[in-house]
Amino acid sequence: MTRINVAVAGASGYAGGEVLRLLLGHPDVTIGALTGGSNAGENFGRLQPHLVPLADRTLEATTPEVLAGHDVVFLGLPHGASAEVAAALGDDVVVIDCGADFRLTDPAAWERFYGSPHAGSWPYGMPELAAQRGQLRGAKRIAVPGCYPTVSTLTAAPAVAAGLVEPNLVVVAASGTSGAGKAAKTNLLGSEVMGNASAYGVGGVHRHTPEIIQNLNLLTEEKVRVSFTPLLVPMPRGILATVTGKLTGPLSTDEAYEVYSQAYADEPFVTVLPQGMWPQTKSVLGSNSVHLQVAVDEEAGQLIAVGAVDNLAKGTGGAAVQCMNLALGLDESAGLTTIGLAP
Ligand SMILES: NC(=O)C1=CN([C@@H]2O[C@H](COP(=O)(O)OP(=O)(O)OC[C@H]3O[C@@H](n4cnc5c(N)ncnc54)[C@H](OP(=O)(O)O)[C@@H]3O)[C@@H](O)[C@H]2O)C=CC1
Ligand SMILES: CC(=O)N[C@@H](CCC(=O)OP(=O)(O)O)C(=O)O
Repeated sequence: MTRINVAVAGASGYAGGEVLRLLLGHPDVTIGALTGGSNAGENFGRLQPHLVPLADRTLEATTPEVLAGHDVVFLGLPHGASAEVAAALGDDVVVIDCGADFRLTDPAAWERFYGSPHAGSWPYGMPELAAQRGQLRGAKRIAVPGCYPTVSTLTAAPAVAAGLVEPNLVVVAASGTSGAGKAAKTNLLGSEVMGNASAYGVGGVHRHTPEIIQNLNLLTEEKVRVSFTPLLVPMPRGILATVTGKLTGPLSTDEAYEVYSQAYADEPFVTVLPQGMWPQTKSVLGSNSVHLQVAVDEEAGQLIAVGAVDNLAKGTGGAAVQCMNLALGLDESAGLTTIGLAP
């Protein structure tokens, strides 16, 4: 088969680096241009030392000319930068955006949470959600989900779709620091993060809230409400999310478990763990998997589901590669693993 020539914009960042780590193990891909912003002109090996086969490359500027001539272009750029770059790429090129620019379908929700004009929406890169897989096959433009929306949506989806809970959910999710990107920020200094856990974006203001709601609204006729609270915890990668919802009727843990197991029985990257085992981030690090478990708290009348994901893998780079595979008609799992890195 002809090899697929791929460029990565934002190659010096965390998302771009993870896309490249996975593409280096992909059987059908040749890696073309690597572009960035402030580090353009730097030796790539110094920017991403773990990507040894690319050590002799140079990071180039992100321009239409440099990105031209590739079959697939991944964008790992800050919010707001993708639209302009994508507009300069031909309709025949597959563009896979790891940023948020094209995720939301509602312009009002975009403007409220991102404070800029809405660029539009593209097919949403979560094959496991509703009819998304069909829309991703052959797609030329794909918006990869955010990391919190990935784990929150997949953790909540079976309960919402089956009407096990009222459509009024509480999501609390703890993320590692790579979720915030590689650019220097004071609150991400080692001395601020080590030995510390903190909440941020509390009170319905985090920009992933409308994305989670948009996803879950695909699964029920009722209007979904989500109260989302993110936490920053001292680990480089991973998110652990808990989703809590009020039961709509009598339900046992066994019955809830059966609903979750059935919902994901055919999904290669979603594992409902054996009953009694609870997700932990270290089991999914480096893998494209989401691990899930569910329980019913009968006294409190609540269903609690817990999910773990690697924010850089299934939460971004892995999902992006999975989407590329679908768009190009390749094996959906090519270049991806379900085996985590532990301890
Ligand atoms: N980190 C994560 O867990 C996740 C990230 N994402 C999304 O992926 C995207 C990238 O995030 P992340 O990798 O974490 O961020 P980083 O800060 O780690 O990387 C940003 C990248 O974009 C480049 N860049 C910055 N500004 C410009 C510009 N004006 N023009 C061209 N290139 C530019 C940087 O280049 P240089 O080094 O040269 O400055 C760098 O390569 C974001 O949209 C983010 O929301 C999505 C899900 C999860
Ligand atoms: C820990 C941390 O700061 N996380 C980021 C989420 C990053 C991400 O996945 O989402 P986007 O692709 O939408 O940027 C945050 O809370 O903004």
